[in-house]
Amino acid sequence: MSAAAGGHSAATLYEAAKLPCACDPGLRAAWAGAKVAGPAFTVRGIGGDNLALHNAVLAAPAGSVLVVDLQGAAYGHWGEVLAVAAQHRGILGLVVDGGVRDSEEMAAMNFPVFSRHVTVVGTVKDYPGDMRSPVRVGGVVVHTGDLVVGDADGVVVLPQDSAAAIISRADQRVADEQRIIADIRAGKTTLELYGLKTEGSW
Ligand SMILES: O=C([O-])CC(=O)C(=O)O
Ligand SMILES: [Mg+2]
Repeated sequence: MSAAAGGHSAATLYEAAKLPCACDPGLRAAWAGAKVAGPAFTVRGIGGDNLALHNAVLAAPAGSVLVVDLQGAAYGHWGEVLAVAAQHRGILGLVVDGGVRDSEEMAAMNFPVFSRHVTVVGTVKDYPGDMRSPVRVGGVVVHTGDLVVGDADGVVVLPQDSAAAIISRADQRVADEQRIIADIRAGKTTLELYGLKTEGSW
């Protein structure tokens, strides 16, 4: 959660978006408690090669989230050194369809990372990468400037043009859920509150 997404969780934004905006659940926080929200800077590299990431740290503006297509490859494409370099330049975090390493070090420095794998296996450094083009990450097409939000439940990507409207629907949803939770504490049931069928043989 962060100000960029109105403080909303990935799950709330998913419900408010009414779009197929969720990365597949194989993309997870690389360390417990990682959270990120900010505009994407897109990168495509080649799995098993991390030169694109070294370049992306220099190309991406401060305040952005690197969103990287490495075709789901199980290599440690990113680690403590790149995380320090990214944090030094004001990059907010990394979402990568591929693997990373040094997850404990990234937790200690509070650099949020979402990846498909955590693995020690290192990479070559040959392919410079393609920046700012649309990429597919966790099954979702991401453009530079889209709003990326990751937390313990996963990663969602909101199209730049609709992000503000989605955040305001999320504000409404949170208010509605707070009322529902208060009613449950006062003795109402979820079946009543959601108008669900009550007949059944259970
Ligand atoms: O091999 C690399 O460039 C990735 C890495 O270990 C690090 O960033 O610490
Ligand atoms: Mg390293």
